[in-house]
Amino acid sequence: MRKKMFVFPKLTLRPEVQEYLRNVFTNEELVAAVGQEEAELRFDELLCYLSHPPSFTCMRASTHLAPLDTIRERLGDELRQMSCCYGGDIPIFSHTHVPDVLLLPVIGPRPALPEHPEVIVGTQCGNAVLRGANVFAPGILSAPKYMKPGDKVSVFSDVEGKCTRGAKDFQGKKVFVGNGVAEMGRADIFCSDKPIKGIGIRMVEPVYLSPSFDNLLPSLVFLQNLPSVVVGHVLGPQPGERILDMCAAPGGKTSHIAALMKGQGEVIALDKIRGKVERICRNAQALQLDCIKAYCFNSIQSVCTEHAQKPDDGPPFPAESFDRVLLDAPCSGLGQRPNMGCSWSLREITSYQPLQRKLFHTAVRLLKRGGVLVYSTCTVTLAENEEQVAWALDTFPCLTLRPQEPQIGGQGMLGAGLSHDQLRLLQRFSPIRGQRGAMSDLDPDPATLPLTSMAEMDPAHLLQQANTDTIGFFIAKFLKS
Ligand SMILES: C[S@@+](CC[C@H](N)C(=O)[O-])C[C@H]1O[C@@H](n2cnc3c(N)ncnc32)[C@H](O)[C@@H]1O
Repeated sequence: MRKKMFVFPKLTLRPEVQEYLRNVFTNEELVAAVGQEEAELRFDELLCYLSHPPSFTCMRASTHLAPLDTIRERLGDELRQMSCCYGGDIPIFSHTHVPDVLLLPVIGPRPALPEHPEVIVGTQCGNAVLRGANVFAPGILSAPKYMKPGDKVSVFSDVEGKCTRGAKDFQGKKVFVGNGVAEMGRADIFCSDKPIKGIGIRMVEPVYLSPSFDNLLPSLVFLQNLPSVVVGHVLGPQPGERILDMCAAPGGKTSHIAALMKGQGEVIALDKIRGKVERICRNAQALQLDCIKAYCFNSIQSVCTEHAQKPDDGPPFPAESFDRVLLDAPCSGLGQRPNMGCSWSLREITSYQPLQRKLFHTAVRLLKRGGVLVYSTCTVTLAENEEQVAWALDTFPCLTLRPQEPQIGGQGMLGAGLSHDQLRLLQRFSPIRGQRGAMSDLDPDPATLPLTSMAEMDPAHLLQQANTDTIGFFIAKFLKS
């Protein structure tokens, strides 16, 4: 029996952010319940988990287009063609509580060693490599002086964002993410007049092995973290309803909502960034969902004033005109994995609470009485999660918390003055011990097991791992009376 292996340093934060978060995770209410030492341990462990990828890759299957088993078979066929580097068929698991999810194990950490000249990539690019991607040329910051196509290279992630583009070597803090083969030369990457695109390094020996999902069955599977898929089900959209997704790009949850409605009804997707709205439209098209209407609009201003003239059926909208509203809020994103370094200041990290509250006000106004509002974030702070729930219940007497289905994550975290009954109605995904159903130290970690033994493992056990070793995420569901 093995413990989760941590091979990367834990998530690096600015000292003031680290201190802020430590205080959040050792708050008085929590310490009174679990003790100072346990609270400190959990916080430390959280920072370790955050710098490593989750043990499963989650895909949402387009069950509005084909049965799950058919999609699973098609995916299996595609993966078999890539499986030479896996040393066996990659098992694909379904999820007993989420009917449109397929899970693939991430294999690692593997004993790869940096034996070749170094290529340095940006943090985002390094994170993508750890989730199965190849290195796309724009992500390359530094390459060996005479690098040419076909050269073997060792890829490192610039975790503190200090490497300058075009550097010939780099002495700053870097983390090895795997070995690969260059598909472009140094000059193609750094001396081109045109914007560069395409694969710069093809990964052949990544530290964490996961298939590259680039263009893999684009209408049948959508790469989406498990908690994000859970959000769509918790919202519970019904065919024929009118639903608002206030912060929608790139449209992962929008398209899920439309799929659950079987294309019947109306899903309005708003995002304030035009280029991102185009991505919502592209995703809707790829997934063959035509009940989605996407608009570039600031959601804070998306309620009509009484006499406002409306040119079409787009925003702003009359009050109480939606059956359900999803507020998947812009947030500090500290639950994202893997994440080895975050250079944000404390001011940036704490800037989201007021913005989320403004969006929340609009969400409540636009929701019909009897309608459902789901609030979610991909971060781990109290300020953006449980504190927002406490504030919302105080500010809007018409709102009550409702149970969530499915309930896969742990309950809400202590520290915002919510009662135990209220905390039980929340869903906090957090890969730390002490969360309900979280991994015990004695459980084998699927990521370190060979594929053959994984296929033979108890499915319930694997499911438990998949449910707990996720990104950090938070969901609250309200009913408006
Ligand atoms: C967490 S992401 C949404 C992810 C999306 N729900 C999905 O599942 O694919 C938050 C989004 O909110 C958008 N956003 C931030 N402030 C906004 C505002 N005032 N109005 C509309 N969109 C906003 C951002 O551009 C960003 O795309």
